[in-house]
Amino acid sequence: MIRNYLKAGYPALCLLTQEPHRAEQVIRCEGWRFVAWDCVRGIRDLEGGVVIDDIRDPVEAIRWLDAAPDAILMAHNLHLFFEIPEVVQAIQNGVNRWKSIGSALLMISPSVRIPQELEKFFHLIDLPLPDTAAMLDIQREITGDLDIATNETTARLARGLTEFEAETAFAYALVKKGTFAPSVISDVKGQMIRKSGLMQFWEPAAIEDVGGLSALKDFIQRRAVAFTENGAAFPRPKGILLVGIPGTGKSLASKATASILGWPLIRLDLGALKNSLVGESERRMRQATRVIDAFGHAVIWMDEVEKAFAGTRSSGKSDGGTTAGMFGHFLTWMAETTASILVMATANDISKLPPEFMRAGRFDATFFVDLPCPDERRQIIEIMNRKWGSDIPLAYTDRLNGYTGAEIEQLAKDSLYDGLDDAFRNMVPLSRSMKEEVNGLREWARTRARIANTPEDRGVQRKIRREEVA
Ligand SMILES: Nc1ncnc2c1ncn2[C@@H]1O[C@H](COP(=O)(O)OP(=O)(O)OP(=O)(O)O)[C@@H](O)[C@H]1O
Repeated sequence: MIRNYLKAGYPALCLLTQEPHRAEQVIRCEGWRFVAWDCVRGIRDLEGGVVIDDIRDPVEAIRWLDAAPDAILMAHNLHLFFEIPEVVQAIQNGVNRWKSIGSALLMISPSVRIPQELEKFFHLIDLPLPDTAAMLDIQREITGDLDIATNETTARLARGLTEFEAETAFAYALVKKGTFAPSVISDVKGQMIRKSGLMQFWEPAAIEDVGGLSALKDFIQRRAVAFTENGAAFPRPKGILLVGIPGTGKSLASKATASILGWPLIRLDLGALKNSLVGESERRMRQATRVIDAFGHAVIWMDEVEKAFAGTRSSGKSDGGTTAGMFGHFLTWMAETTASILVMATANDISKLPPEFMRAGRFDATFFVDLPCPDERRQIIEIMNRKWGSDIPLAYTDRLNGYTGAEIEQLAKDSLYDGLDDAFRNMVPLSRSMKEEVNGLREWARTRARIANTPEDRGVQRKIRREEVA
């Protein structure tokens, strides 16, 4: 992968990775001399690992490259020296020279922290995590001469782990089970995802627990073909944006999408990302997308995206680059990833979403999740009675016009304490308490979004709602 960049003559590259040792092993390619520098060992030849120049000073190391044709200097942790003006200057002075002699500076860094003065010279590349074949190699290395078979299922399952994490997980599986048991790897992966602080495995919702929303369900079911063996001719769906008032089942539908596709569900916690420092949030977002890529397939669920992405410049509330960086990376990744992913993003307030997010082609569809129609309310009542053991009669379908799924659920719960009549009397639905907002959102959706709800009775439903909400 690095070869194309070197052939194209990029003189300064930044390889983002948490695995500097693996980077040294996998990044080499024919046609260049690869050397590595760090501030403790100086400059080493990667063939044989001998120190060829005892240069510890970063400025001297950078200048070493000026006189080294066809050399790639892999500089470890150079970003830690960017506070020194001479380091920045040496790179600025060197880039044209390196380009002319076919050399390049290849920074190995866990984070994107390039000073403004150098931004335009550096090109960022992610070091992909080990693939299935590499995972099998790791298994072979661990077993050595022992008579233990490698396990391809486990190797595939381990994708998303770094080499170090995979080694540890495989060794742990051997100690615990005597084989490369897939269950151990699943546990380790779950922990790893949680440890990242950004993502969590989430239990997919059963499709039977989602009342109505059949237009959305159909849409997803029809697109699922693109992810099958016969799906090569179809453009791969990338994501669906669900907009609507709170409690209408946007999150629930996102969770059920994982059941429809039979994929793991990963929740990406954008709030946790936002609190990071400038540069740090982009690094963590890159790390998250790299792990997702390595999973191969997953539904990525992101709640209330408008809150998370409301700091980009175009939203008028810039936070100095924190959000813009992670947002930009996320959108690029979404467009370019070759993994089978479907992003399910939910939003209550679309006016806060940056326009880049909404532009055509970004999401395969924007769905408006409206208040449930009579048929949907009937289904939701049945679901809630089953779930909570309540006894809301189906005759309540009409009385619950204007109530969201979440409100019908609350009614089911309250009725167990207060009796159905009292519980109903005490409940004020959002469509009444926030009438203007609900109407505004509907107005917005009329021309800009598809309707996620079950189409049955829509004419009637619209009429009733206008009367009630107007
Ligand atoms: N269509 C539905 N079918 C079944 N249950 C529903 C439906 N809509 C809402 N619910 C119930 O209400 C709960 C809350 O809904 P959910 O969190 O999915 O709404 P939301 O639209 O994502 O709300 P928010 O915008 O506040 O995140 C669900 O967990 C579910 O129990």
